Amino acid sequence: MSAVAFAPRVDTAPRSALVLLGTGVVGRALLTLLGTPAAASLRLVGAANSRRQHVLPDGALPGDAVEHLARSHEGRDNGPLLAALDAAGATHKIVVDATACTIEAGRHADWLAAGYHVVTANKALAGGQLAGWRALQKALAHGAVYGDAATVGAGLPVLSTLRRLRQCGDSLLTLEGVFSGSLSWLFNQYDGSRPFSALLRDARRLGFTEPDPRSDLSGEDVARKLLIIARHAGFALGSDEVEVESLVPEALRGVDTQTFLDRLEELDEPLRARHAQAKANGKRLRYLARLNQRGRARVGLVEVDADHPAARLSGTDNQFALTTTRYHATPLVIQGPGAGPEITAQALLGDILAV
Ligand SMILES: NC(=O)C1=CN([C@@H]2O[C@H](COP(=O)(O)OP(=O)(O)OC[C@H]3O[C@@H](n4cnc5c(N)ncnc54)[C@H](OP(=O)(O)O)[C@@H]3O)[C@@H](O)[C@H]2O)C=CC1
Ligand SMILES: N[C@@H](CC=O)C(=O)O
Repeated sequence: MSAVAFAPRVDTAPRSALVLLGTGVVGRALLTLLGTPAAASLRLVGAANSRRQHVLPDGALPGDAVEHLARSHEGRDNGPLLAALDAAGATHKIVVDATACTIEAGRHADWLAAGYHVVTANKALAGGQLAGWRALQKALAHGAVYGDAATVGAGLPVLSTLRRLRQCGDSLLTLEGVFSGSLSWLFNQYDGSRPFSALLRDARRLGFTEPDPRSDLSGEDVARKLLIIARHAGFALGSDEVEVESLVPEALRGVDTQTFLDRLEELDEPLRARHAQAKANGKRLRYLARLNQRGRARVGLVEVDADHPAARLSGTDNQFALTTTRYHATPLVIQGPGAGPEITAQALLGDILAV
């Protein structure tokens, strides 16, 4: 692993002050990037996980935040973190959400309305209930910035491209592709030789899955990304308007996360059978998302031909094929790695610096 160059300490008022919610795989990767020269204009003033938080002393290094947090006795309350942002004297105050928590996502609109910028990897607001999306749009009228690049394609330039096309008067007609890094990785690898559950354990260890991998396997995470893109494109789709195929067996849907992880082998037989059927048909399995021109949305497992664009992906590749009024003969395709702590953290850092 290469050495990380730490940014020089900044003793004057920083251009941007940040608090970080979530110190899991993405949050920790961001803390590493905050210690590099690219982040020299930023000051981290506080950090939190689900159980505790800590307002960092002046001059604390981002890389030490997890240790400060581990020693902290402060329970969770966003008040002191926001107060630390106010006290930093920075030009910009930024809340970074690297959790998957629906409750924190539900606060984004209030923070924006109060003048805090929000940079998020958490998709639960923009990709959740339509009312939440509408509250977000209303809050954005106050002028604060919502950095959302990490919510789709782990930072691939999907939302920025869509905004640019719309600014030019172009409109999205249809959307199709592979929107999950973990499901892409799983089905790119799965050939029946290793149990699906073993591959899933690897995907989790590599930081590709959601905190509860059922969010990926149920299609919920893919549906959220589809909703985020569709809503950016002007389709006012409710979360109940996406047809979702879940790969989680009925018996594993209601159990707690640890029980699910203990019983992963129950995924193996149904997926082995689906794979064998696809193979007998000369096809490959891919988990696809589709939105048609009438706004009909579906995410699910599809048998595709070997020459289908999704059959030629590798690793955690995502693929977004956008057909628009001006890209209509062939779609505009955005493709590349779509999960992983480092690229997701970089998407967050890019949005922070863009503020
Ligand atoms: N992994 C990836 O490749 C990508 C992830 N994302 C998104 O990034 C987010 C984080 O994912 P990831 O890092 O993998 O998940 P992890 O499970 O590794 O980390 C989640 C972190 O959030 C913390 N947390 C949960 N609730 C709260 C809360 N209310 N306040 C403060 N912290 C809280 C957890 O605390 P504790 O440690 O106490 O459990 C944990 O530190 C998710 O929304 C995910 O969808 C987006 C793109 C790609
Ligand atoms: N769990 C997600 C991570 C990125 O959003 C995925 O697999 O795509």
